[in-house]
Amino acid sequence: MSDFKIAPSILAADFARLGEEVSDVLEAGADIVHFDVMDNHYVPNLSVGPMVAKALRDYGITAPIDVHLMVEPVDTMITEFAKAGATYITFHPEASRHVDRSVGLIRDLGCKAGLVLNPATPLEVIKHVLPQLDMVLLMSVNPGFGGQKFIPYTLDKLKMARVMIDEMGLSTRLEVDGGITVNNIAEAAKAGADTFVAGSAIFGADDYRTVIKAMRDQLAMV
Ligand SMILES: O=C(CO)[C@@H](O)[C@H](O)COP(=O)(O)O
Ligand SMILES: [Fe+2]
Repeated sequence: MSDFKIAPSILAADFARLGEEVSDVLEAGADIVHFDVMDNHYVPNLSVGPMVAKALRDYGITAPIDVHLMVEPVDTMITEFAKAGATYITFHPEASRHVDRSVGLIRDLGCKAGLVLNPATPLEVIKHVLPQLDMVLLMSVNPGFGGQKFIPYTLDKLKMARVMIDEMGLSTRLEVDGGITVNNIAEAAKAGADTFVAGSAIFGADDYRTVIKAMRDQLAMV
């Protein structure tokens, strides 16, 4: 049986009560906290920085924090998020002049490293560095906003990424991010994803436990 992980995106949480929201969603069965960082430069939106990740750690959140950097350049933020308690740090290859060096920096700081590919970015970009990655994150929407519609052609890309990871004999996690709901999570899993980011589908639901259970029920049928 696959080791599926559900990662609610804090972007859709109530920021006025973030500690409580994150704690509630973990208690409701989530595995990983997906922490979206936007700089109004790499993407046309602005969110939160390392001090908010640190505040979650200080609040008592011990679950893995999966920092999705949508910032350019990346290296300063990698250092700051590692200090703030990040578990995974992922970044977009377009946002670093020296991708291998930035990946190495994440690992040297004791975090797990990942690369994020936008829908139109070819998989070829990660090929050589794949053995150094703990996670590959495929965007199924264009980055910058929560609540967008899943782009169907990214399913084929997930399938290709799964083949690439398996053929190299790696245990790299394959995460999908954007527009994931109870209705399409199984399709993404069948295509090869094992880690599922969901923002609006989880935080927008009346009951977090019910929606996470519904997602797990879908995954159990894959
Ligand atoms: O990185 C991003 C958007 O840039 C995502 O993590 C979204 O925040 C996911 O939100 P939903 O599409 O699930 O609402
Ligand atoms: Fe994200």
